[in-house]
Amino acid sequence: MLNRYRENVKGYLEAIVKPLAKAGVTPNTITFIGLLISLLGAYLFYLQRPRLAAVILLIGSAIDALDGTLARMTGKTSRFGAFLDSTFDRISDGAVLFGIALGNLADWRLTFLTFMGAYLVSYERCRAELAGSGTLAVGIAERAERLLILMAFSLAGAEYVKWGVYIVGVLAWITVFQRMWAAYQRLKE
Ligand SMILES: CC(C)CCC[C@@H](C)CCC[C@@H](C)CCC[C@@H](C)CCOC[C@@H](COP(=O)(O)OP(=O)(O)OC[C@H]1O[C@@H](n2ccc(N)nc2=O)[C@H](O)[C@@H]1O)OCC[C@H](C)CCC[C@H](C)CCC[C@H](C)CCCC(C)C
Ligand SMILES: O=P([O-])([O-])O[C@@H]1[C@@H](O)[C@H](O)[C@@H](O)[C@H](O)[C@@H]1O
Ligand SMILES: [Mg+2]
Ligand SMILES: [Mg+2]
Repeated sequence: MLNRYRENVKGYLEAIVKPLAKAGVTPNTITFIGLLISLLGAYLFYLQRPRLAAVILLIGSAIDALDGTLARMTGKTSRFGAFLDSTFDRISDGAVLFGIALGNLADWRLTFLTFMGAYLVSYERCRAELAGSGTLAVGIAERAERLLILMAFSLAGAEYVKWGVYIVGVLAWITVFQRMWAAYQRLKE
């Protein structure tokens, strides 16, 4: 859903990446830096610092928007870069939930179910697109929505993080079935 606002932030993102492009920074370098920052956010959840974690995670997520912007602006988009971007998103998503569980900010069993739902949403899109569905960026809890909900509840304080995890879990599983239906509609023989 939020991806429809991509155009609205494009100008801001391009203004940020312009000096990076001039400095010759590569998109993959930005992708790697974004992952490192997101992993720092995950570690801050483990340390039970959810407010700081949310801010760091927002910066890491914003940087996830910068790598593709830089790639497109400089004509340096690549198949491996696309692979790296998506793969690092999974590592970041898993690390954040792992940090939350290890930091006892939410029940680890319910956090695992949220983890499963989030990964399934992304896997379904990848597998359906491989099968020829066309872009399957559908559902109420794509990655941007999941991250923003988690950040919002984390900013509210440690005792609210679990509600963010559980709400993201429910919405992610709804998205799992939305994407399953969309894939069926598009792929049925
Ligand atoms: C350094 C920072 C401090 C700069 C800050 C800038 C911000 C102020 C600007 C706005 C922030 C916003 C964009 C980030 C928030 C969104 C985030 C929570 C959700 C994650 O969004 C992901 C992001 C990028 O998605 P992708 O990685 O899939 O897309 P791209 O990277 O663009 O393209 C991939 C594509 O590129 C090629 N490629 C990539 C890498 C590489 N190495 N090589 C390559 O070739 C290849 O082709 C790949 O396939 O999505 C961005 C759009 C987003 C969905 C828009 C959301 C708008 C939202 C309403 C903004 C609200 C944010 C607000 C500040 C929230 C505050 C409150 C909160 C804390 C509760
Ligand atoms: O929204 P979602 O499908 O859960 O997750 C998305 C992946 O499916 C996609 O491969 C990737 O490029 C996006 O950055 C995002 O990670
Ligand atoms: Mg990106
Ligand atoms: Mg990404």
